[in-house]
Amino acid sequence: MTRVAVNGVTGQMGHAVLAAAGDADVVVGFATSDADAVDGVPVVHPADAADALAEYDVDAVVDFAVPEGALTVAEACAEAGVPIVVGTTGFDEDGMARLKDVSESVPLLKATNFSRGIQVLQRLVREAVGTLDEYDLELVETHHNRKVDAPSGTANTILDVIQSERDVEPVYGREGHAPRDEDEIGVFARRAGDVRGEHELLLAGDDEVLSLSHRAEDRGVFAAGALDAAAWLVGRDAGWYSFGEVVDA
Ligand SMILES: NC(=O)C1=CN([C@@H]2O[C@H](COP(=O)(O)OP(=O)(O)OC[C@H]3O[C@@H](n4cnc5c(N)ncnc54)[C@H](OP(=O)(O)O)[C@@H]3O)[C@@H](O)[C@H]2O)C=CC1
Ligand SMILES: O=C(O)C1=N[C@H](C(=O)O)C[C@H](O)C1
Repeated sequence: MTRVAVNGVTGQMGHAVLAAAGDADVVVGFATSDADAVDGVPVVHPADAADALAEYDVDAVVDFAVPEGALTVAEACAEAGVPIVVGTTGFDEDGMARLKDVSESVPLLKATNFSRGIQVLQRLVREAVGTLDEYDLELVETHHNRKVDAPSGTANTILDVIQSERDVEPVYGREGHAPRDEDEIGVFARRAGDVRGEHELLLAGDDEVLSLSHRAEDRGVFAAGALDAAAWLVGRDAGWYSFGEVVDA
């Protein structure tokens, strides 16, 4: 059994991780609000995370929070020598550099999407964009109306994959007189209802259209992937790991 701490335990993903974990797997949670416990799991302020990681004998942290909170807890993991799985999205350059520093001290696995389907989608995207190298590309993502970062972390990761194959310039939404440039990729973020997460890449030639898409139907898919990643990460050397390594294991 992996003794897990959940950062962002009071949030949507925090609840999904609690639901996906076995009864005794989650031993403590972190959040800034006043909650003493969530589903019987004690809640500690992120500022006290390093002490709590030792007190609750935590094997690995699973994080789904906000960038500043993720960084506080990741740095506590570095101090306490505990591996961390980072699911939070929306880090800026400085935040990414701080995560890299953490990975010098402890194993850190970061993914913008813990569904196995998205891992496969990324591989298909690389193949399709490399092969259909003249086709126009357009990327669309849809998420629930509470999501704060845009485009989604997953859309940014898909964009990174595309840009490793082709020199395209993202155009975020279009308005007014906006003729399409040959080397651009339109990127669109929709926010509505409780959509768990949809991503679609359109590749269009003059006479055909290929659409590669993925839809998450329940947050449990992300929670299960992150818990698998946590179990996989325990006992590894310090360093930066990816979810693809877990999927391929
Ligand atoms: N990689 C993946 O597969 C997935 C990633 N995500 C990402 O996970 C993140 C969380 O998503 P979601 O659960 O929907 O968001 P919510 O807004 O529902 O939850 C955010 C959580 O973060 C907590 N929080 C706020 N400030 C801090 C802080 N300083 N330190 C620690 N915790 C803090 C909040 O609790 P409180 O206010 O009590 O502190 C809350 O529990 C987002 O970045 C989202 O994009 C989501 C789904 C899948
Ligand atoms: O906030 C969400 O909900 C999600 N966020 C991740 C992202 O930004 O890509 C992953 C998933 O799509 C759900």
